[in-house]
Amino acid sequence: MSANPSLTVEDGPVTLLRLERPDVHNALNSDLLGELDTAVARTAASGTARAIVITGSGDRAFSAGADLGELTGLDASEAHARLTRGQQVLNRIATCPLPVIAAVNGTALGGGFELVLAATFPVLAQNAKLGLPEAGLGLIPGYGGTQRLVRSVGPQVATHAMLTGTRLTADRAYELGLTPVPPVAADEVVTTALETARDLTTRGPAAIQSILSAVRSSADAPTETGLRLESALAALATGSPEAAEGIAAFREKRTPVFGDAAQPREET
Ligand SMILES: CCCCCCCCCCCCC/C=C/C(=O)SCCNC(=O)CCNC(=O)[C@H](O)C(C)(C)COP(=O)(O)OP(=O)(O)OC[C@H]1O[C@@H](n2cnc3c(N)ncnc32)[C@H](O)[C@@H]1OP(=O)(O)O
Repeated sequence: MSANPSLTVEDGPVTLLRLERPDVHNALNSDLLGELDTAVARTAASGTARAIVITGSGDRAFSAGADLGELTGLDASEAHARLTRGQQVLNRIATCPLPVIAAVNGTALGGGFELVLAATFPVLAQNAKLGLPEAGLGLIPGYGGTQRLVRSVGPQVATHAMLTGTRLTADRAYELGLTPVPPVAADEVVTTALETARDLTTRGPAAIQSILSAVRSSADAPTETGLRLESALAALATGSPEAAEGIAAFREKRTPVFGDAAQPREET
């Protein structure tokens, strides 16, 4: 871990990860992405954490995207290697067996918006602005934005956003279905995200993991394939001790007590 961490981690059943580069609007440099990768991997494998919240430090930006200082002087092969590494970090978030909620405390541009798109879902501060301005820099989104934004809002809106660099307001993002909850006051975004995450920890951990897995597989697989995976996972859940406890608790009119977080299965 570097002497001056770019990421702080507050461990717990809901683990809070905070991007700590406020002087540059939490721009994502190699160190920060590496620390984020390590923290998500460790938390997912902890067996005790049940959800992750990611937010930015400061009250202006969630993240201003890739650190532009790292983009100069790269030859194509070095850029490709780094891009691939950056994509791998966001893919770890996108395939995490735990729910990952982005508490978007302000501007999320470029790789910062791509980080939001890699999360399970975001909670947006009212002042949040989301955009992919790369084309204006002669770049293109390189951390999954061309794929994930299209799947979230459809090709027309996504393409327009990437070609024009439009900054979506939080209300517009909510209209587009980029967030399941209405935007909240900036000073409530982390609290709201933590409360939402804590609610998820009261639900069956294996069931949560199976839902995440089934939904993610639906993004690329034919419906028939997704339905087969769903029925297999649903059958597993139905016969699980978790379901036995959940149904028993319902019948006995008490709060279910689910075991430790499900051990993450290796994503196939
Ligand atoms: C393990 C993986 C390693 C990967 C290594 C990377 C190599 C390959 C990467 C390829 C990545 C492809 C995918 C992603 C691409 C991108 O994300 S490109 C960047 C997109 N983002 C932007 O264009 C936003 C740029 N910033 C702004 O528009 C504005 O700063 C702002 C966010 C709207 C805020 O404006 P304002 O309040 O006026 O503040 P500023 O004065 O502009 O900024 C304050 C200081 O912060 C610095 N800064 C801001 N953004 C960045 C940034 N993205 N990178 C680096 N530094 C940034 C800004 O320069 C100011 O610094 P000082 O002048 O020194 O104060």
